[in-house]
Amino acid sequence: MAAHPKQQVVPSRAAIPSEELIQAQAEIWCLSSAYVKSMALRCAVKLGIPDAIHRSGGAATLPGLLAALSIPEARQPHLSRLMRLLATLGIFTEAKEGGVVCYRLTPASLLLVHDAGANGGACLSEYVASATALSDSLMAYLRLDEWFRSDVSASGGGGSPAFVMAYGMDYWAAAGRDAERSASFHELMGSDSRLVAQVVLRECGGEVFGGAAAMVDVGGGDGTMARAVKTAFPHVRCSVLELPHVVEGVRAATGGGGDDDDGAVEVEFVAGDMMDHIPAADVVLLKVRDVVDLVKP
Ligand SMILES: C[S@@+](CC[C@H](N)C(=O)[O-])C[C@H]1O[C@@H](n2cnc3c(N)ncnc32)[C@H](O)[C@@H]1O
Repeated sequence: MAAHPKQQVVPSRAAIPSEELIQAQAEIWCLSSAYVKSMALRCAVKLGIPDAIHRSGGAATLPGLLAALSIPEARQPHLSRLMRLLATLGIFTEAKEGGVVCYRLTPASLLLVHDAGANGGACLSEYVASATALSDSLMAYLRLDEWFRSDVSASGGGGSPAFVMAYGMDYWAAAGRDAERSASFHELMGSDSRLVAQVVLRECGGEVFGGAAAMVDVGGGDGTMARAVKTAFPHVRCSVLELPHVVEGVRAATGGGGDDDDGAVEVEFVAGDMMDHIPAADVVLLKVRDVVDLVKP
């Protein structure tokens, strides 16, 4: 005989202590307004706050920031609110030093500084400030519920599901039809790759690449990772497997075979689909955000 499911007790608000109810209300407000955090970060980048703090030696007071950013008087009282929010998010630190509030960079905001000497060229500001990346995500995620209600096969196959729902094609197909979108995406990913390359080479460079003769970066974008590996380990033959439109874009930008424009760092570009073929190599690198999305059902 089938067991009866346990009788469910429907939770009632009346049974929840007032303190918990108010806490729950705050959590809902925080979650539904969470975009304020990313907009505040974007605003700080667009105002140039990380660069301004960096230029003033890694620490700045509020009057110092107001002067450096040329904020009009009418808006000045609001900057401290923005800075306080970002300090609570760990983007800056806020502390009284010698009786005045002082803001300092954290490891997170150091990655938003444009000075290559400060962060080895791994500046993520363009990604944070990119209107295209923002509107692509917004357009897609605003309709996530619709995607759940829809038949995925009817809405276009692989790729980020929410993007497919909004645009009727996956991101890579959209990028293939729009050279500007594709170039801007790869520029943004390139800055991210500069950071990841530093960490990968520092943490496991010799162990992985020291004894390797060939490496292929699968879905390797504009070749930033491959070039970093080649620079650190010149004996490794480095290639990048990418979709044909990406390889075409790189070739057009470099005016040739896709190798570095000064010819010093030679990286071979192979046009193809990773689902069909991956060139043989001792090391296969896969730095993609959404491996699951890449794999077609
Ligand atoms: C998130 S991006 C990462 C790019 C690069 N690895 C980086 O981190 O800067 C994913 C890359 O995979 C490529 N890609 C997507 N589907 C692919 C496929 N089927 N075959 C080869 N490359 C693909 C895209 O063109 C894109 O450049």
